[in-house]
Amino acid sequence: ATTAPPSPKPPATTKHHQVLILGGGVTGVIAARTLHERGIDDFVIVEARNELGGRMQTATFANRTIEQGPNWIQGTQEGNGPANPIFTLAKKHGVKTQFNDWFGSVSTFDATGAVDFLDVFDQSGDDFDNLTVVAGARVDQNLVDLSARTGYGLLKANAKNAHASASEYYQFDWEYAQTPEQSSLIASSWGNNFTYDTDQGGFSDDNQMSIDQRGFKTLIQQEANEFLKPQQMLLNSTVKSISYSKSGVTVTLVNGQTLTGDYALCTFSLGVLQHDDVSFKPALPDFKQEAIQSMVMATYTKIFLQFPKKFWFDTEMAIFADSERGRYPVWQSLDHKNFLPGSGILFVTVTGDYSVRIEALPDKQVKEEVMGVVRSMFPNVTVPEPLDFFFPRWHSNPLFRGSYSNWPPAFASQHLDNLRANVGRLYFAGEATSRKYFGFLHGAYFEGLDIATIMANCIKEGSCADMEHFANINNILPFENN
Ligand SMILES: Cc1cc2nc3c(=O)[nH]c(=O)nc-3n(C[C@H](O)[C@H](O)[C@H](O)COP(=O)(O)OP(=O)(O)OC[C@H]3O[C@@H](n4cnc5c(N)ncnc54)[C@H](O)[C@@H]3O)c2cc1C
Repeated sequence: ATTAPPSPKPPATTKHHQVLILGGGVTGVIAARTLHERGIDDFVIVEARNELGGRMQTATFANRTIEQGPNWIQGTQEGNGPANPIFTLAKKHGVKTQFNDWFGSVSTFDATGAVDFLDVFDQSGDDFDNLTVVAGARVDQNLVDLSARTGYGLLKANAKNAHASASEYYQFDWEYAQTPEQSSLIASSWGNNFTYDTDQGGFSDDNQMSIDQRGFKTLIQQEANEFLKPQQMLLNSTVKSISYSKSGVTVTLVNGQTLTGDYALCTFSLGVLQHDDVSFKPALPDFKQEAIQSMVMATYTKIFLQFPKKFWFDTEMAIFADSERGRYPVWQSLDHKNFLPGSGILFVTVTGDYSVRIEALPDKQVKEEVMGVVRSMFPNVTVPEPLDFFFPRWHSNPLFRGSYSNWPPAFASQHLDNLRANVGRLYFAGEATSRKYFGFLHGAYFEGLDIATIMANCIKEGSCADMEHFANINNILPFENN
């Protein structure tokens, strides 16, 4: 018998850098800029896709550029108050945005067609505000977190019919991409206030929608163009494994190439970390794994329809109240004088478990369901078949595994510290590690800035203490231990 000679391994090329930045979304780009500003230029951004921007992704639909991912600058700036840094970047790079009147330009529908329940909708806005007050009082009194549903219950504000449920959904799930049952009362309220409430350090209560036909991503790609050199960027490069220690980090790509770094910053989404799409050697410590598996990667899905011409509502937004909560509830007209007039584009958003449900269905079935809803919203219109139909599948995408993080009731403050903490020379940052702004673009921005600053202080000044973490998180017990 003959034995085949050992097959020659592909030539292993190893490149060394001071810092490896893993992922080229907002976090990675802002981290790179921060290092550059501190005089550290021996870094490389390793990114699986063929462009920077991460979740800031466009598609061409109905001959227009539409946003598959983030679309809004949430909270802008009031007077000389603090500015959302995404707003600042949008202005700097001339990204075209438009105020989107989420609460003042809304039509309401149910299965019988157009029905005015704006009074119920307004009440749901007051209920949400009251929820944040209840949450703030709990913080002041050092009381445990609860679910947002419990908060609504304590306020006697639980929705009692389809109109109220759809209105509550619009106030809550449409933002957090999960239900009040699944969400922390305190973190949801804080998340809202730190962004939107100027009394709490927030930016403003405005939402500016990008309608720039170069794409919303232009703001981060142009920013990168200002300082990033071609050799500092490795696109089309998917990371397979990360080995880390107290002396350095080695990264192996799926093509077999290895990269070494004195330090590395992992900015992959929480979903990617949860899903073991990338392996860590040694396995991440228990405190880190518990934190990763305890925060939630939620999903938010925009479903786009193109029609020959507009036949729908003249407001910017519409709510559809189905008997099933969360079934095709939030509608937006892009064929509107403020957005993309003449485009024939209407889109509907679903979130959370409903997003996961439709991702598992063929497009055709989802389209039929959505068209059933459109026809029930407009019983007196002969609704034509859409010319085109599209929705992205964020939950199944191995580079994201969802849309953005949401803070569940069982996630403690120390879990956030643990999610954020370094392990040896490997650091972590992303929207999910932001205590104040998780889920948002500006959360990604601030984390890129803050963690890269910690790394730069370590590299430049030798101040390299481990970030705070908790080996065990105790005393949030359902049972007394006696
Ligand atoms: C549908 C949707 C709607 C949203 N709406 C808004 C909004 O309106 N306003 C708002 O402020 N925020 C919104 N967000 C959230 C916002 O997009 C995120 O907070 C932000 O983009 C996260 O940036 P990041 O750099 O932390 O992560 P990412 O953008 O996920 O960057 C991580 C990068 O790592 C890469 N990567 C992953 N795995 C690997 C691998 N194995 N090897 C190499 N590279 C890898 C990815 O390709 C990605 O480029 C939305 C997100 C989605 C998906």
